[in-house]
Amino acid sequence: MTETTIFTGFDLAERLKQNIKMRIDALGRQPRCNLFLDSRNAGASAYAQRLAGSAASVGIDMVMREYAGSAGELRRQLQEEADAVMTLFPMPDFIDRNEVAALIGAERDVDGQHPLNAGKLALGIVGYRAAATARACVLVMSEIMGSLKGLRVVVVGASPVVGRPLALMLLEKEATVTVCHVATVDLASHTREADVIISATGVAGLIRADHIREGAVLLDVGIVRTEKGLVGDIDLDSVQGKAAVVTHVPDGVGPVTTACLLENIVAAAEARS
Ligand SMILES: Nc1nc(=O)c2c([nH]1)NC[C@@H]1CN(c3ccc(C(=O)N[C@@H](CCC(=O)O)C(=O)O)cc3)C=[N+]21
Repeated sequence: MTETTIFTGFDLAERLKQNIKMRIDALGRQPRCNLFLDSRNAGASAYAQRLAGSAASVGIDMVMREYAGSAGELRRQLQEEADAVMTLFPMPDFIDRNEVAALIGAERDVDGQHPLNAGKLALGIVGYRAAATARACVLVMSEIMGSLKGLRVVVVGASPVVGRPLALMLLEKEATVTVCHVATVDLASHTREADVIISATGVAGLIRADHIREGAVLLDVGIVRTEKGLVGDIDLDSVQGKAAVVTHVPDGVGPVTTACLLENIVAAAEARS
């Protein structure tokens, strides 16, 4: 039996926000980010609400917009003046996400979705703008465990905003990384070997006690809206007493993700002034 610590991210997020405020003071003007979303999606609207609130608290002008209904109109929206442009998944299917990234440009990209930023991350070249959610996972892991060197980490999910960039960032930290995804055969045989499991699939309760080894650290980056409210990928009740640490949904990695995105917005504004 292991005593399980439930991790919440407010302290870490608050420290990041203090630093963001100082950088905005030094910048001497209000950074602006245009945020586009499909508010019918639960994950996207939860994130956008949090982003709007925390942006206001540090002095970032966050302009929230629904995606336009046609490609022509969306192209025009994406080119409106701003330091940063954030386009939340899911995106409308009438436009290609590579075209969206190209219209935004690497300098205004704050979620690591431009091929130049993604490519620099893949090659280990410094100075890239990386996906906020993936960055938040690395910060939370470092906060909990210190060095990640040599740790066996299993990432569940291979999305462009979490799984893929995260796997590359963990390699940079010298972890041994396994990426599992929808076609993985016998998920538990992989996750049971892990010191750390990060799950980002959006399948509620996917990870249970029989998926983990005693004393594992679990990061939950899933967001599912159920009749009981927002829940994550990890079945908290099941892993209690076996995991060493598990992040809570909501209020675990989420607040840190928001702070990381604000940090990326400030970096985009700094690079421009
Ligand atoms: N380009 C892009 N990048 C993303 O990173 C991205 C995306 N598209 N599309 C949507 C998903 C979803 N996502 C969330 C991030 C934080 C919270 C978050 O902060 N949640 C709060 C709870 C919010 C609430 O209670 O309403 C928490 O966990 O504490 C939620 C969802 C990022 N996504």
